[in-house]
Amino acid sequence: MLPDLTDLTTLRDLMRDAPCADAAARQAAQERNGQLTKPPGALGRLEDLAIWYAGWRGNGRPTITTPQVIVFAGNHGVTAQGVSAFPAEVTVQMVANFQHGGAAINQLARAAGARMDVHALDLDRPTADFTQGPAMSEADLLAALRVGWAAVDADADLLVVGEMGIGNTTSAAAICHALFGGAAEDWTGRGTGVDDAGLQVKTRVVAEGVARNGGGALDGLQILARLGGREIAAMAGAIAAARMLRIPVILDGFICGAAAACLQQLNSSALDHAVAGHQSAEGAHRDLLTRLGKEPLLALNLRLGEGSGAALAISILKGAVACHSGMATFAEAGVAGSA
Ligand SMILES: Cc1cc2ncn([C@H]3O[C@H](COP(=O)(O)O)[C@@H](O)[C@H]3O)c2cc1C
Ligand SMILES: O=C(O)c1cccnc1
Repeated sequence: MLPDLTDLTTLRDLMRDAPCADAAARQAAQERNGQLTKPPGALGRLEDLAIWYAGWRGNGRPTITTPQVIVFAGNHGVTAQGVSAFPAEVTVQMVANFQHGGAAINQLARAAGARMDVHALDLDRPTADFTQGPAMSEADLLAALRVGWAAVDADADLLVVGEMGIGNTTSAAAICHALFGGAAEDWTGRGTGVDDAGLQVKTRVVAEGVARNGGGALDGLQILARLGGREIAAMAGAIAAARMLRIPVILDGFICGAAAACLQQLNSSALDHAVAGHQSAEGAHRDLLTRLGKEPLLALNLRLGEGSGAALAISILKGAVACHSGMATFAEAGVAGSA
């Protein structure tokens, strides 16, 4: 059962003491892996993935039957600074598209055999422009975290979180800059495709936002409130809830990674139940993945968000677990082992 997320301190405490993978199930999976009808290590990373998944599910021979994709949407006041190639109305319009089944993520979730839910967070109440002050109050942050927290189906056996929010690559860049330092340009990319002049504006906005809000020793949740957005906070809430429920998570692109990084700041092992689905074409995603200690499963030059790259990676994880749990052992198949 998921405890109630009554305040931010509760989340900090829960993440500090987050449940771990089941060592016995992991061990059982490791042993089974060694007996399967293949040369040792021949399934490469699929073997590690299956063992990792088995540990988190507490089952040495698991299946994946009920993956869940959740798309969160939010609007960003910082769009007033001209940081996106698209107008802010696209956020609400794309939510309607998700609801009608017309977006890329609808197709990719269906292709992966996943259920998909959409949560629009206060779209008529954009966050504040973070060059002027904090994007959200702590109360707003908590409300958004709680939406993500409650959105996870306790019966899901795999979770993908995605987002829609025009302007949110600016917010994600500012979060990364605040968390990891470096220069604003290290973290700022073209998002939906801003031109060179747009990229300059965006980089200045990221620098200003962090200068205004990022000072002092802030923790991941304070940074998330000041520079994030409701959909980014909801993603963090869902990733945290999945940890409590021991539901493995596939991370999506740059924005999802920024949400996850805020949890990792609270506890360096907070993302042990997550793998990186892909490496986005947003330039800073590579560095972010390095900071998260995650090697992406795919690199297809996607720069969409919505959970698209992670949804594609569901099939990889399904393949890993299907081999692990469905293959015969050498003894069962009467196949001779190595000489
Ligand atoms: C039609 C359309 C569909 C999208 N689906 C995801 N995004 C992606 O683009 C946005 C981030 O880029 P930026 O920071 O440059 O605004 C987010 O909404 C993200 O999910 C989309 C963007 C558009 C235009
Ligand atoms: O990496 C992402 O998720 C991404 C990149 C560009 C635009 N939207 C999302």
